[in-house]
Amino acid sequence: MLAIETHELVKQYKNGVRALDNLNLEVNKGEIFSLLGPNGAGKSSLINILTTFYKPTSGNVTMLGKDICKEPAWVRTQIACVAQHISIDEHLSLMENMTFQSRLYKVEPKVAKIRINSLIDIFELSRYLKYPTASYSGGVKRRLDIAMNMVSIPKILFLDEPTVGMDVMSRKAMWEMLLKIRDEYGTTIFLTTHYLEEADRLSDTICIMKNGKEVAQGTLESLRGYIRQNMLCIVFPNTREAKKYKGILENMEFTKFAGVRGNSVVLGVEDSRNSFTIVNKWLLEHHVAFDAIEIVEPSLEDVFLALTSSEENRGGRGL
Ligand SMILES: Nc1ncnc2c1ncn2[C@@H]1O[C@H](COP(=O)(O)OP(=O)(O)OP(=O)(O)O)[C@@H](O)[C@H]1O
Repeated sequence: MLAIETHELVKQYKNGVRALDNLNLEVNKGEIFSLLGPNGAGKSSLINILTTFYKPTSGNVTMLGKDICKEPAWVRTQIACVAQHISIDEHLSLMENMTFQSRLYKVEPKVAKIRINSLIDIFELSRYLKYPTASYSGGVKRRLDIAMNMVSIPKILFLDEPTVGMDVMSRKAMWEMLLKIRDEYGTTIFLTTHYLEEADRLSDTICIMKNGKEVAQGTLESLRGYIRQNMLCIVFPNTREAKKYKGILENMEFTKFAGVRGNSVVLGVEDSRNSFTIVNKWLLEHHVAFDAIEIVEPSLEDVFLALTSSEENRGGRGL
């Protein structure tokens, strides 16, 4: 059974903005589903509908087999949502926060105790038990927030940018914790992120949105198929040089899209072998210092760029 299914979902605000425009998506039970999209794509509008804060203008949403507009109260008993704004009570200790949450959801005290200990373990929180919650770093507060929301063992956990503002180590630790939540509790995790590496590392399914529509949905492997050819990667001595030559390479006849990644310029091209020869010749003729040129497999970032950077590419057309 699907965890979430939307059919021709529309959200039009009173000011006329159509934030969701006939959106169709399917989230499988027990998977990590990542929603990607540029600012204004409609991600928050969608989460607000799925968590029953907003009503859709038209279309259907089925969650765990039920229509969320007909049974919003039931839906709320099956889900938990961790917003970007941290919701722990800093006047309470870690244990008090967890226990309070378990009482709110009427979890039987003996069951709650076992769950809380297991969550403290998964989220590696035991070493913080003796410190006041107000003294925790942002990353630890976020971990506690998610652990608290797991006390009711929701069937679906919504996470709005779960690692925003975290350092690299904390972000990687959070990824491990979310994978454990999926594997040990079978929880469906629906998250939004702007970090493509996060979606790449965590997701069973990725959906890329633009202008309120899904432009691609599937596994990372299947999304790579949206760019039906390999790409060119030209490595320069530094980022400044890469940025300088991106503009020129971007305007070459065969280039469909271009991006700078570190010291490199990555080009989506019509025919990677032919373009390789032309770009290599051009760089040599113009005495451009570059370290390497190679044909590479598209990454999630390349797919994202290709699908969201230009109007013509909407809906995968023109790729
Ligand atoms: N309450 C609202 N009233 C009117 N327009 C809104 C409202 N909320 C969002 N919008 C508009 O709807 C569109 C989609 O916004 P939304 O916040 O859903 O996108 P998003 O993908 O979450 O963006 P971001 O990544 O910046 O958070 C935007 O044009 C936004 O200005």
